[in-house]
Amino acid sequence: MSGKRVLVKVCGITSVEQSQALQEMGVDFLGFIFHPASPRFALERISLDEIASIRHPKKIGVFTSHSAAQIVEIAKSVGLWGVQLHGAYSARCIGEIKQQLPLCTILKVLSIENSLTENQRKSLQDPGAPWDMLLLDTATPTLGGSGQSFNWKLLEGICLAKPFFLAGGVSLENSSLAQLLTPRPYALDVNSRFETAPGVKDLDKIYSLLEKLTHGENL
Ligand SMILES: O=C(O)c1ccccc1NCC(=O)[C@H](O)[C@H](O)COP(=O)(O)O
Repeated sequence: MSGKRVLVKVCGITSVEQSQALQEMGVDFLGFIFHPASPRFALERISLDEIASIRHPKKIGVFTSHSAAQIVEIAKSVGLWGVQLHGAYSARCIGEIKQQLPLCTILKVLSIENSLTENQRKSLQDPGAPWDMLLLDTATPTLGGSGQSFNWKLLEGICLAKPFFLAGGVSLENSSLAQLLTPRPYALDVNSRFETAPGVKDLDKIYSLLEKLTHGENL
């Protein structure tokens, strides 16, 4: 295979230098985690001003328990392209965010266990849902960054209403399979499988991923 690859989000970035290197490599989305309990909590290592200084056009903020007002404030101050919402964000809260950030892409996270719940099935197939895209991740007590994949076969035969990011244990080894899934992911979200330590990305490995997704296995 050679040509257009699936889009790639690198999540859990904690440095300006790594952001710049990833941008130069052609990474499509940069993820900054605003969950204080995460070992990749962005504000532990860089400031809002520094995140604002990163010129990448598609920065995504990851939120777990902030209010709509706090999310809007952070999104405006650092210039987020998207907000990724983990946990129980209501349709009303998402509506509030959308009203104040009409140009911002809202990604609703579905945390998937061993099977899909009835609500998750509905969310996957609902064209009228208030979010713009879904991010499908593995359910874990830490809410994300587990390095574990859910059973991707659960998605087979479901007609998804909106584009989705595939997250959870995406690695160099399973990435070719991931980009060819049906339904096809809009983007792959990579994180702990491409790190030398939490929040420190393995740039060589991410470069290999982009090469592999673009040119296939036979490099
Ligand atoms: O990565 C974290 O530490 C994290 C903590 C709390 C909420 C979300 C978090 N990450 C969000 C992501 O989008 C991750 O990229 C996603 O969970 C996949 O991570 P991994 O399984 O390590 O590839």
